[in-house]
Amino acid sequence: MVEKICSHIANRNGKNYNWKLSDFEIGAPLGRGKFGRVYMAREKTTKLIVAVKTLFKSELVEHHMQHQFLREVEIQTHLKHPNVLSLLTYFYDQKRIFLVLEYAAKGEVYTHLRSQEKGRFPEPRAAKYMYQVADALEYCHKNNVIHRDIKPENLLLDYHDNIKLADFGWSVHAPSNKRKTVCGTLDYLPPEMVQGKPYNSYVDHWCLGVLCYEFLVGKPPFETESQNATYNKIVKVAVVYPQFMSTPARALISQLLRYDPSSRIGLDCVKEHLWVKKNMKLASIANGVI
Ligand SMILES: Nc1ncnc2c1ncn2[C@@H]1O[C@H](COP(=O)(O)OP(=O)(O)OP(=O)(O)O)[C@@H](O)[C@H]1O
Repeated sequence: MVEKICSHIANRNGKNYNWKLSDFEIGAPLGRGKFGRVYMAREKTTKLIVAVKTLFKSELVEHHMQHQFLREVEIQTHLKHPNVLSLLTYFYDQKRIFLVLEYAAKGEVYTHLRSQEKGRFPEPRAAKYMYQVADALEYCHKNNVIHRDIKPENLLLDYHDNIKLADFGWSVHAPSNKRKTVCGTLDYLPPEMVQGKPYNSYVDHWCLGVLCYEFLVGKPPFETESQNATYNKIVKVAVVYPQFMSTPARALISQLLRYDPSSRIGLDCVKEHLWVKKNMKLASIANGVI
């Protein structure tokens, strides 16, 4: 399905087809972000479902977001991976910009996590997501893109419960130079970023550790009432593992949450990690149940 719509759109893009709103039937709203609304839509020729995000040019300009937005579009257009949300095409009229995105039927991982009875995922489900996020990030890093804003709100799920990494609003092309900008949610920020030091793609490895912890515990490891206290916990890497978390899961998280960026384990090692492999198997056995 996705391949069909991708190739149809890519084919027209290749022919410099000028997409317009009337090429789509616009359906139910899917959500609302800071700058736009997202609707379910159907491409009229193929009848396939996509998501259309509409943004007002004036709002982007008013908030000085046009450069960040263009970067997001530029980055996402070039990334093609099964666990990265595809930006299929875009077009605009006088007032609005329309992004045509791959449709993620099950919405945000965040919503699923919060709706769990205990507020956390069983280990097989967490491991499956960890594998897919690690795979998506490995691909991004190979293409010199650092995501910098990994969190459950930015992970969408398709109909088959597969991760679609979204929201490249904070991501950067990182050809060689290390950058020094603080952004993202404090809970997920690595020590080098909260301390305003230069950083590299290993920031995403740290976020993956925070993500795994939040999947398994229901809240991020450095969460506190105050920003100051969170800062202190982050720079001390003060992680408390609850009793119910298995030893191999702790091992994986502690290998990602390292103060020294270069001592965080590689994304290939995350995918090959014993805990991930064992639980991926369990997840596939329970396919459709979890
Ligand atoms: N491709 C998609 N498929 C299905 N639902 C989507 C898709 N893209 C976005 N949504 C839904 O629409 C909501 C708004 O998305 P949007 O990207 O505008 O904002 P956001 O990323 O949540 O917030 P922000 O504007 O702060 O980055 C999302 O929370 C999600 O639930």
